[in-house]
Amino acid sequence: MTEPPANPAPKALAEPVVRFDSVGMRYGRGPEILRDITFDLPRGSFQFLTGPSGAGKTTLLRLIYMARKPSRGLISHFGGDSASLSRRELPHVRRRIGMVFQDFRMLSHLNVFENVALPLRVAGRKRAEYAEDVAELISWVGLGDKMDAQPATLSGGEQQRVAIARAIVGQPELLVADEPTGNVDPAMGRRLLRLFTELNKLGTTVLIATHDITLVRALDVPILTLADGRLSVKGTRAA
Ligand SMILES: Nc1ncnc2c1ncn2[C@@H]1O[C@H](COP(=O)(O)OP(=O)(O)OP(=O)(O)O)[C@@H](O)[C@H]1O
Repeated sequence: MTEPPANPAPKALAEPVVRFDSVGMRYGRGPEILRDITFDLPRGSFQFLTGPSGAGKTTLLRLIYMARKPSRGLISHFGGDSASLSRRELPHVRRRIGMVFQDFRMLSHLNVFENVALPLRVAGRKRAEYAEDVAELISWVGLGDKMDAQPATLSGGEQQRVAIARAIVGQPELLVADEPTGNVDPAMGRRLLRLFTELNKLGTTVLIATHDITLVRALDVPILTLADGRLSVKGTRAA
């Protein structure tokens, strides 16, 4: 009889955070945007997603965030088949994912502090517990003097940083970001990348869709590339 491994990996740690199995996606009766996409996001990994404009990067991220359902194939999140999630279960699974949308999705009636703190409030945390950490994070992304500002008064780059802070404030298991440095200057881009790598060191799995080649070259991590509806993986920037 074969001996079991001395330290078997707990199932929850061994299974990928997200798994795509032969996934296809089309909008309505339109052409298939994604074709036979099969890949894993291993727990704790950091990967970039690149590809020409219109290749389907945002579509892929929407599927990961469960904002859309695939036209075919299977997607699992945290080891469970996503198609079988009930309407009640879906928000619970989504709360484990921090999402930075390309269009930011600020809540216009809340100020910067309240937008960033929202995931913690929704999770039932008390303001007194998180106020200091939230303020520190907002300062870290360079918006210390805008805590009370309404989203409509912010520039695109400032809104983007609020969206990033909101996505990471609860240390999600998975961070998915769509062009997170698209509206900021190079120095702020590097600062945000540091934020993502620090979060990754704390255990968050990170996937960043970007056109920013400087960003991609800054780290030696796998690069997923979408083209003609198909996904390919390059080992690292050196590959
Ligand atoms: N809601 C929608 N309904 C119909 N077609 C859509 C919808 N959203 C995206 N598409 C189409 O799907 C294709 C892929 O779009 P997607 O936004 O995923 O690409 P992308 O790689 O993120 O592009 P970009 O780099 O320009 O942001 C495009 O041809 C787009 O027109």
